[in-house]
Amino acid sequence: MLRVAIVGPGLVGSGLIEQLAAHAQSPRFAGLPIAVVGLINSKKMAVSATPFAAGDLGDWQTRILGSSAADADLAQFADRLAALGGPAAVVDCTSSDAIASLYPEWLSRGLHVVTPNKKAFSGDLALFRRIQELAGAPGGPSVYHEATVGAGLPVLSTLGDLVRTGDRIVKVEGIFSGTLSYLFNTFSAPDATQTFSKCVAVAKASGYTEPDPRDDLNGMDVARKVTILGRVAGHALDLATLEVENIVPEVLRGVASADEFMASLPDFDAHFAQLNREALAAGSVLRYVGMVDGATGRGSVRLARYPLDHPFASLKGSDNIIAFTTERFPSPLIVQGAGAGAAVTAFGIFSDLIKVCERFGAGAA
Ligand SMILES: NC(=O)C1=CN([C@@H]2O[C@H](COP(=O)(O)OP(=O)(O)OC[C@H]3O[C@@H](n4cnc5c(N)ncnc54)[C@H](OP(=O)(O)O)[C@@H]3O)[C@@H](O)[C@H]2O)C=CC1
Ligand SMILES: N[C@@H](CC=O)C(=O)O
Repeated sequence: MLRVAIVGPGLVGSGLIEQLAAHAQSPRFAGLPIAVVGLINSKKMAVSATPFAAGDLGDWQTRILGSSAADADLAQFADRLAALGGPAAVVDCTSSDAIASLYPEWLSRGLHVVTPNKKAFSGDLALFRRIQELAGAPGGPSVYHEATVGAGLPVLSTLGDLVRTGDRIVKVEGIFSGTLSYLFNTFSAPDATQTFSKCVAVAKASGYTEPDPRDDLNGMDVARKVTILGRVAGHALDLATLEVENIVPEVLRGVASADEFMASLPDFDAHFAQLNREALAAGSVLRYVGMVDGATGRGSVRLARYPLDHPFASLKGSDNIIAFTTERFPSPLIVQGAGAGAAVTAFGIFSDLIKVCERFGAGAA
């Protein structure tokens, strides 16, 4: 039995709880050796020696993290989880740097880590290397973070398999942001009618954006994904030295809150409409792309124009498209599909948890 403790039951974390609870109740999947035993948000926490019942998970806000739950304390949370004994995984569903910096400690205590949080894998290189070292020890705990790139799409597992089997990566290029994909697929099309700010509002309401949509529009979310891809391909990419095109209007970069930013964005609709008109006049559309050069290990993140017959131009909704050009795949291996949203991201995390179970043979309770 793999005991699972979820840090950050927000949009994605709640989606995961829902999927795990539905799974536990389904006779089709009887015997899945995964049980949720811990939950913590920024205010409250609970760790239980026996798995939370599916009914309690369905109303975790009141039944598990209600007013009688203990105050949140991450150190105690990890202590209590480790004290339960047996295989256990912490699932970090926050976007916190501070929580990402705790992974080495958790791994050192034998706790597996599964996460959609990009910070540990795209930030400080020393932290990334320490995590790989701890997770690489034979028989030791593992780290899975498939959902950090492409949400539930098999992007990192595909790249990892290509690298491990000795293929030579020439280039990984694509549209890696569900938010920016949705924005430009909707806003930059010959028959489009939506304003740019309206598209951003819909992307936010649909759960595609980061908690602050500026983290998508400033290119940093894509830059983090490019850094992760580069590192998984074996290069020491550094987020700080990546070329990143920030499309947040300069005067809105410093405004205090995401709400204030959203309220002011319509003032810049004319600017984005002009960029779009220029692209369309040249027979192309705007797309926000990331790229890792497999030979040099350099990456780039930019707003580019693509002709209407290019595969990137015909993308729909929040789909991501990732093209791996390698020695074996000179005509690229392409992964495409929904790249953001609670359900697909939770699926990516859930399938990583199943990999942990398979790898460590976590049998029935
Ligand atoms: N949305 C998507 O499509 C995708 C998201 N991701 C990643 O998934 C992660 C989660 O995103 P999302 O669900 O949208 O984020 P949310 O903002 O909805 O949820 C974040 C959660 O983290 C909790 N939290 C924040 N700080 C702490 C802390 N110090 N201790 C404990 N809990 C804390 C929050 O608690 P509280 O509610 O109490 O503040 C909240 O429950 C992010 O890293 C994101 O980049 C990855 C792929 C796709
Ligand atoms: N905000 C991100 C969420 C997933 O990583 C995106 O839009 O792709």
